[in-house]
Amino acid sequence: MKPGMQTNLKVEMSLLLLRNFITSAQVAKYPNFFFEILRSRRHNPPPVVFLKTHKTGSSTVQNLLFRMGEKHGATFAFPSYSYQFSYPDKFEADFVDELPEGSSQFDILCSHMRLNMEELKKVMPPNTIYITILRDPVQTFESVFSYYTFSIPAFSLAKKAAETMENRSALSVFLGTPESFWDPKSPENGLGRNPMSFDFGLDLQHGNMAWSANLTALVETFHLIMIGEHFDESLVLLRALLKLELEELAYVHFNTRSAHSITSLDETTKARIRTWNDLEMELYDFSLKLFQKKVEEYGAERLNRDVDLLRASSSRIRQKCVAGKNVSPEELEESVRPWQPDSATILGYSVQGNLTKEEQGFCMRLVLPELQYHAHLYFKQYGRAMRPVPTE
Ligand SMILES: Nc1ncnc2c1ncn2[C@@H]1O[C@H](COP(=O)(O)OS(=O)(=O)O)[C@@H](OP(=O)(O)O)[C@H]1O
Repeated sequence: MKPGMQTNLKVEMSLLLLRNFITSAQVAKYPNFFFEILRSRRHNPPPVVFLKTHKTGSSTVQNLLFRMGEKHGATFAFPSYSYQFSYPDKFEADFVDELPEGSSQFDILCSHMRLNMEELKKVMPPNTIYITILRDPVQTFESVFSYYTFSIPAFSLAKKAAETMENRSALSVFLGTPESFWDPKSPENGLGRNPMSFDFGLDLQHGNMAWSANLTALVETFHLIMIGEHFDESLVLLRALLKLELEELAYVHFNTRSAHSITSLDETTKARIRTWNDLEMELYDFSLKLFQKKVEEYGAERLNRDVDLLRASSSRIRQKCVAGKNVSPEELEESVRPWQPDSATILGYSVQGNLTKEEQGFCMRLVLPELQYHAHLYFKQYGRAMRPVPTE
């Protein structure tokens, strides 16, 4: 689990904050050449909330928003403590750090939270654009299980049980009898079932008759729900919404796992994941239909053309910036090494060596993992390091 989610990670968190403070100084020494050019050409995008759902490709979108915000001198609504808004508690306006001196409003909020739309609206201006991303629930759940095996109690129990059995993965043991590992009252189990719906703040009680109505109303309050399986198409729609330049959509895939951390899924396992995450299927299917409607409105042919342009531009920028493919953490400097859970290996990127200092500023930000970039922007905005979650 990422730091900040659980109190027993607080010591680790303090060390990490210290390290990221150093990272921040490293990043700050590179001027942001491309950003300066673009800044002079462009008007500011509207305020944005990005509901950062877990294991959906959300860090890739967040990195893009971080770069966009930094370029435009946006004011970020950051959590008062750590990288997340008191997750897994439902979002409250009080979780947001103070408005920095000289700012009249918050422009971007994109740190992990459990959604509470009413409270969010207290923090953000009325013309805010609300976006999020969803991914196929089967792939999402497999990724959540792998990343959070040791921090979601229901998954850890299944892992322990699997150690006593031959040739059984923890995932298959869990899915065999999920209810036997599952305590619905434990908030730490929140992401262990219907994780995207949990992030949406939906009431996950089965038999809750208001589920569909709540879901429909909530989904329709978003200006765009991106779809992981149509990532580039989603970015084109995002570009139209936020009036972004093509170059601003360049990205690398964040938080990809090494091959040995991925469990391949047979049809029985996929069916079991769908059954366990049944509410999630409804959320995804409904959102996918809305997405397809937006594609039609945009024009399918026009979208395909723009996706081609985006891919060409993104690939050109990646070639310029990134040294080869994504690699395992031991090959990376600390400043660009992603957070590693105990249960999976998360890959990352190094920046090319033959760049000018200005280009390095741009390229470094393109590959900067969530925790490092979050700490850097926080430091830039407040002139102090991020605070760890207080101990009771
Ligand atoms: N552009 C793009 N398109 C499709 N998929 C992508 C993309 N970027 C990241 N990913 C995959 O998303 C998974 C990581 O999701 P998150 O960044 O949301 O994780 S986290 O909750 O912030 O830890 C992780 O999936 P898994 O490898 O299955 O775990 C990434 O590989």
